[in-house]
Amino acid sequence: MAAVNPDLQSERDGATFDTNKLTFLLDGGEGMTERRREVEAEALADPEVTGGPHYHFMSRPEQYSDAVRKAVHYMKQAKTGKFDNPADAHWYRNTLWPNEMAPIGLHTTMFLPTLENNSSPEQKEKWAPLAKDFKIIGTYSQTEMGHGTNLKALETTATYEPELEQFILHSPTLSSIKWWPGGLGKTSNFAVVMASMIIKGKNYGMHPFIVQLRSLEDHTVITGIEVGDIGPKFGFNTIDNGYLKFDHVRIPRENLLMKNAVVEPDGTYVRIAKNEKAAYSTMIFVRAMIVLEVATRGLAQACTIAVRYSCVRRQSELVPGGPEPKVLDFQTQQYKLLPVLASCYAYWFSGLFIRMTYFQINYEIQQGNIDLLPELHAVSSGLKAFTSYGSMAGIEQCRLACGGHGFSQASGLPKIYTTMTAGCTYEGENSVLYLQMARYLMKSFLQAEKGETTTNSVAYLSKKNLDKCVLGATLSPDTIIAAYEHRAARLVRKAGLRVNALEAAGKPYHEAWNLTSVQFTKAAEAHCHYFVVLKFADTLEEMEDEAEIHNVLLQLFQLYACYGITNYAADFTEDGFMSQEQLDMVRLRVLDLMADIRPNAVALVDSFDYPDHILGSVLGRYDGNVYENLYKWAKDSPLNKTEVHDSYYKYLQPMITGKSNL
Ligand SMILES: CC(C)(COP(=O)(O)OP(=O)(O)OC[C@H]1O[C@@H](n2cnc3c(N)ncnc32)[C@H](O)[C@@H]1OP(=O)(O)O)[C@@H](O)C(=O)NCCC(=O)NCCSC(=O)CCCC(=O)O
Ligand SMILES: Cc1cc2nc3c(=O)[nH]c(=O)nc-3n(C[C@H](O)[C@H](O)[C@H](O)COP(=O)(O)OP(=O)(O)OC[C@H]3O[C@@H](n4cnc5c(N)ncnc54)[C@H](O)[C@@H]3O)c2cc1C
Repeated sequence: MAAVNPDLQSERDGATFDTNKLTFLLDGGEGMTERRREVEAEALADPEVTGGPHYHFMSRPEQYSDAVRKAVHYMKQAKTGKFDNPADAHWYRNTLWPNEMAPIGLHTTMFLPTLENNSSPEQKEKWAPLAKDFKIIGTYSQTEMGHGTNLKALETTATYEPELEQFILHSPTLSSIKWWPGGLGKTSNFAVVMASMIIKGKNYGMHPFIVQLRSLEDHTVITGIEVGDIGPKFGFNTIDNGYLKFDHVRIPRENLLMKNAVVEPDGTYVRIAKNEKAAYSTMIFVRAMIVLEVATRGLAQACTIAVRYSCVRRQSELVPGGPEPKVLDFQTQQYKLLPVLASCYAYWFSGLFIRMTYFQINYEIQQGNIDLLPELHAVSSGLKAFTSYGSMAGIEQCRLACGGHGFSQASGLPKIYTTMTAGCTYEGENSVLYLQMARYLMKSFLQAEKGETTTNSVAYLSKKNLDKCVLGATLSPDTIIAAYEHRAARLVRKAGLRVNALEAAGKPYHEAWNLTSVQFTKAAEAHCHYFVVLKFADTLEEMEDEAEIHNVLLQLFQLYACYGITNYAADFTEDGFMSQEQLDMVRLRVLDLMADIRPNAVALVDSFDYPDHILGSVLGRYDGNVYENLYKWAKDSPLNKTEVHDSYYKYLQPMITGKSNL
């Protein structure tokens, strides 16, 4: 291994804490880190994982094809049972497809979970083993060309025919063609299809059906079905997001997944689930996972690249006539990167929280207790929107902080960005999800107005909030939380009162809601911001005595919170809650905190513990040997395969010399 660039080494030597110990905290314990490293090391030693063609030098069809090669490698390994622990499988996939979408990604993240959570026991026994053993490969096919958000408007129909005990799947219009599902175009041979169920002329709404799309013998498409790839996208090159059209395709009655609703042979509809949104359960699961696995990890990788590079890159002068400093020593560079790094840690702890909460509440739901479902839906929707948006903006900030080289694919940043930013749209477009959270906030506001106690994430709405901010220079977590509580409570209340006032002035509720939805979106964002601050503070409080790590995390917590206050200063000050003096103090504390954190910046990104293979970045290499590897990267570019490119003979030569050699 090449020697580490002394400019990075000196950063590591100067850190005030043990990066390994922080990694343990982020992974959820030393044992988890060890296991993750074992899985990654095994994958990294396997030429099938690391030895394929260079991602950036392939065409899109080649990228897809190579991803399928890797999928087969993955499935063969999975069949041996070595990934029976879902965490192992997850780490292995992240190494196999670094910031790439696996063509079988939806199979594991949505198809199988839907089969497991939406099937009757008999159906689960039939389908889940087939899917687990990859005897069938499936996707989750819900969105249509005309509708992704409004699920009640899905047009694909599943009409029941009692005589033959069959459903007839049909795409009645152009806009009803299924559009977007990952792995649908070319890879999958099965799908869970969400369709409006019609029995004796009555529409019972969206239900899940398991449908075979392609032959298990030769992959030819089943009669009556048309399926294909939707073409190149902003990113997601390795996955075949697809379209799917049905022409009166018959499937047996038993292919309706019947955990939540049963259709009896004579067509009698029996609803079992207590909540009519039970069919939406897989979306909650994926939203809860996006927070840590998509938003936070994408941002952590971008921070790793930009912070390391900013300690290797030297430019300009800091001391007149002095040597060129590391660019991270410029205060403006710190201002670009360190608040983003702080937000990454903040999201990380919220991500761990919502993942754990999902499993706890889902367990309750599976036992029939659905009391906490609205809370889970609201929090997972809000956090998905808040963290994916913040991460998207943060990754772009990291790219800008890398100057010109940030624009090259060699930085790894465009690939991280395009993969992550899709998370702002899929699994519920972010504004739409904020409005779902807002609905919950409105209900909670009304409860609080009636003097009822609100609980869980909205407990603060029925508390008496402070009128004046007590934040002082020590920036104690309690005073910070109180400030964020006040801001969220005030914005929720203001929006809620406006809805009430518009209604009182004669507007119907839906109109009052639409006229308040910008305010409510900001209130939902403020609520999520509060929640993320709170979870960061909880993590600090629960930490066992690791003083050095506690110190640096406290600084990050304070930076995250203070930066948020300066960015949304009006929200904290306009009602007189926070004084101008306090705001000025917070602004200066941001600068001080950046200076405090600066010596640990590299150690803080090293703690994310990403192998170079996953980062896929010349700029963010662990050894910091950027320039020699940038040069090598350029030399490997396919355009440099020949001294004179073909296009010269085709186009330039005739123009320049007046003759052609072709
Ligand atoms: C926007 C809504 C929520 C609206 O739904 P609706 O039925 O029209 O709702 P409504 O009648 O207005 O009623 C709202 C009510 O339904 C509740 N609700 C909504 N969603 C859920 C849920 N998941 N669990 C539990 N409850 C839920 C809400 O809380 C409301 O309750 P309330 O009436 O206030 O008591 C819904 O249509 C929706 O979720 N749209 C987004 C669609 C989406 O997320 N699609 C994902 C497709 S798969 C994908 O993108 C995979 C990508 C993965 C990858 O590539 O890796
Ligand atoms: C990369 C990628 C992968 C995907 N994978 C899958 C998959 O595997 N399976 C699948 O089924 N789907 C998949 N999708 C589809 C995805 O879930 C939808 O695109 C997403 O839910 C957004 O819906 P839409 O496209 O209808 O957006 P639209 O709803 O058309 O959004 C357009 C604009 O309208 C606004 N808007 C819409 N409704 C409202 C409202 N009620 N209030 C206020 N504003 C509103 C939105 O905020 C947005 O600004 C994928 C999409 C992408 C981009």
